[in-house]
Amino acid sequence: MTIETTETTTADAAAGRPLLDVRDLTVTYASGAAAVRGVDLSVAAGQKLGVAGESGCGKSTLALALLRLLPAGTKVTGEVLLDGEDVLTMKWGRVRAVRWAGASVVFQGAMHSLNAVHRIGDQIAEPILLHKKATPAGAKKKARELLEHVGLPGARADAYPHELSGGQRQRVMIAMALACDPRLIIADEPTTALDVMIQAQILRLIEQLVAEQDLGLIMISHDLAVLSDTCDRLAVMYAGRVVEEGPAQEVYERARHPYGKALSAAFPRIGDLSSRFAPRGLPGDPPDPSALPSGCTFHPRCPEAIDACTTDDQTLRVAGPVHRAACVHVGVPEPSAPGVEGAP
Ligand SMILES: Nc1ncnc2c1ncn2[C@@H]1O[C@H](COP(=O)(O)OP(=O)(O)OP(=O)(O)O)[C@@H](O)[C@H]1O
Repeated sequence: MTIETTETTTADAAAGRPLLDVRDLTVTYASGAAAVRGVDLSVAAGQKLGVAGESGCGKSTLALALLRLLPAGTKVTGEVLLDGEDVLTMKWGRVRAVRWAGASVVFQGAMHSLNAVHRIGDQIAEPILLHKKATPAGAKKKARELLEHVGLPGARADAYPHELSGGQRQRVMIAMALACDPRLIIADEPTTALDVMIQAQILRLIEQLVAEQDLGLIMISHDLAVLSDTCDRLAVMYAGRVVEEGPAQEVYERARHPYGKALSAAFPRIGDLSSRFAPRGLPGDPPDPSALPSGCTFHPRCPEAIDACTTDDQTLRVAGPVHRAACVHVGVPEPSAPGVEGAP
């Protein structure tokens, strides 16, 4: 099951392909933890895909797998087609080029990602020197321009990370991610450590940059409310699988998978004071990815579980025109899905 794209660049449209096309991605750590299992998704230029799920459901592993940033010994199968090229099989030299110029990552916690002993201008200039073959003066100039582009004075290039606030550091991370003009940005919990006001500013900045530069965006968060406010589409992950996907507002407001419903109820509605004070938690924890339950991996925690859930294959089923959910209670299986004929 692929998350449909709505927009493509001229080149992509001509080639009939999205910017990023992930097919059947499976990641198993050396420990045996099956952290990502059979994930399909796609992102077009100008499209913002949110990936939601509680801690441990495989979101960061998915992000790291897209750019082959996982530890040695991790088994990764499937395809990660970036502009039609499979990142998983390309040579390392090409992977290094793709990491900044094709797609770049904004990680959570900028203080840990920035080098404390180097000026931020030099840190932004580094990938430009490396990948753009710029002169040191040219790279420095571009670093200042990038800082201004993300709303910081160019003169802050001379500052060290500890001289900036958390929000300013996150802006630096975004400037750095943009340094080599990537086409796709992967933002892993980009606002988690920030207060609500600064979080909103950073989200608006990301939205503005995506629109201006026609970038593709994958934004990862546990917070469905934030994702639904920022993204066009949402994919909800549980125990390494996408269990629900569709238009962002629809998934947030009318989730069909019991896990999607629980995640949605766990966060207050933006602008809705009635639910603001009554978010509902979900009892229990996600399963250990080394010892997953049979059938639907959510069934041990699911308030709607029936006997069939212990053997269900978690096929995504039609929950709306462009909305899918992997639950036996939802609609009919995708006609193209293997082994689903005659399923409920
Ligand atoms: N290097 C690793 N070796 C073995 N298992 C790992 C490794 N990194 C993550 N895992 C396991 O893989 C599963 C998915 O972890 P991951 O960090 O991708 O989840 P997540 O949804 O991003 O969580 P969080 O929001 O807390 O970062 C977890 O069970 C985790 O313990």
